Amino acid sequence: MTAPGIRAEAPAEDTDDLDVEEALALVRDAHKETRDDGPHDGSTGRTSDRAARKPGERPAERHRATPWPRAREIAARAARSRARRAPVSVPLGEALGLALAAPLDALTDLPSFDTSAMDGWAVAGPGPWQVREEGVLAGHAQPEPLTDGEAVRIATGARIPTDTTAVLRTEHGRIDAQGRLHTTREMHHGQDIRPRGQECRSGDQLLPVGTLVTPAVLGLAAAAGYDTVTVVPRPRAEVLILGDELLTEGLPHDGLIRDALGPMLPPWLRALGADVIAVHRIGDDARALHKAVTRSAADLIITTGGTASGPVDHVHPVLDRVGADLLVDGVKVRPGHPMLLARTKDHQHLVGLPGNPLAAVSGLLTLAEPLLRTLAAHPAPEPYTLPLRDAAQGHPHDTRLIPVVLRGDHAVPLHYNGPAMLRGIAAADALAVVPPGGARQGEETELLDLPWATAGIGVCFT
Ligand SMILES: Nc1nc2c(c(=O)[nH]1)N[C@H]1C(S)=C(S)[C@@H](COP(=O)(O)OP(=O)(O)OC[C@H]3O[C@@H](n4cnc5c(N)ncnc54)[C@H](O)[C@@H]3O)O[C@H]1N2
Ligand code: MOO
Repeated sequence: MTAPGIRAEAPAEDTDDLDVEEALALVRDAHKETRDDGPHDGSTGRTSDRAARKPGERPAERHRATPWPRAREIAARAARSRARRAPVSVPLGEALGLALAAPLDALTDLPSFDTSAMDGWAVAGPGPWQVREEGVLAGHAQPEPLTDGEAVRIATGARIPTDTTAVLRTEHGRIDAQGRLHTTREMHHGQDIRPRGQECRSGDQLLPVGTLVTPAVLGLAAAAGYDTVTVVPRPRAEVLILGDELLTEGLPHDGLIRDALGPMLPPWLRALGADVIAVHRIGDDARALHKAVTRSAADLIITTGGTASGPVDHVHPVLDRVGADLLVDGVKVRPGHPMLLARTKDHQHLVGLPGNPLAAVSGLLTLAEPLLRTLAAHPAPEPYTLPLRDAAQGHPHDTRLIPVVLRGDHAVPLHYNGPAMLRGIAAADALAVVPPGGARQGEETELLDLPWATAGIGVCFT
């Protein structure tokens, strides 16, 4: 089963080993297209053009940048197959938000015995009935069989005595002066009896592989006899915060600023399905960054800052040094165009988020979200559009992501959407995907929902 509004994607058992290679092929194809089609199409600065450069030299931005939709595809595909961890069996209490890696087959009939659907009397044959002294409650042993003309008080969920023909609801029965039970309504055979196996028989498939474990799935699994379920484990993410200028408390002073990404990224990554195993502050120290990257056991390393071409932008040189494959090196999106995606090891990827905070959000949703979604075997959200209430200025060649609030059936673009600003996104419900050239007032525009707008704050961030 797939929740409404989402599209089923790669099932958890998908072990097609070609997927990562496919991603690399895509990148190579994109590179070819760039040469053929001029500067506005996708490409990355992978080893082939790395060889043609002098050490430390970087290819021109326009030639490297991947179009935004393609960058998301590459990120989603890069995480398939070999990058995904083996399924694990976890207690029900730890399974919320994970994808089933094995089908949920009923371990029992449901209901597991014939049961009363109402409080009232179990009756046998036509009335009036003699009522037995002792009633039947839920959880009790099998009651004595009834004989024709006999009734017994019964509670909802209690076992039905053998030879019961119907259950008469309390509000539809009347006891006469002689203590006999009469019905005040017409009755039919089998009414208000839930027969054993009405919902499922033992062995029936209740939910397929890939189903997201929701609170309702936990309830069903428990009802069907499960103590543990087999799931795709949460991908492990490690966050490396770069920058000597960052303070972790107090007011900005003397050119130092507060680190906005340290508090923002871990809960956001959790909302995207990751287990955040560590947050390290690296400063602007290339050696420390190299050490942190080579030592990391995470499935996904997220770095912040240091992606551009400043004197202390160490991400590219460190990736070069560890022999990483750059799958995406710059994206044609504003803000956030210096974002990157690399495969650092067979089972490990690195997403380099630009340091400007809204640019980092853009990188998170463009590269980290599809990657984590695929690692966790979660379905892709169904794309949807709404008309924009106001025109949105676009970039001449790149996609723009603009914070919006959803009002009625319109998306309203917010101000304070500059790359270094969080004031817009902090008030937003979604990001509007504004195509190159901009969007007119009333134009249907793709939206990316923000996790707090769709799932509620308590559910998804902890
Ligand atoms: N010559 C060029 N310069 C820049 C380019 C470019 O293409 N050529 N791109 C600009 C864009 S766009 C962005 S975005 C940034 C990306 O820069 P980096 O990823 O190298 O990030 P930093 O230089 O380290 O920081 C940029 C900016 O963000 C602030 N910052 C960094 N980390 C945090 C944090 N954790 N919390 C709050 N603010 C943070 C940092 O102080 C800088 O102000 O490069 C442009 N330059
Ligand atoms: O693209 Mo930068 O990402 O404008 O801040």
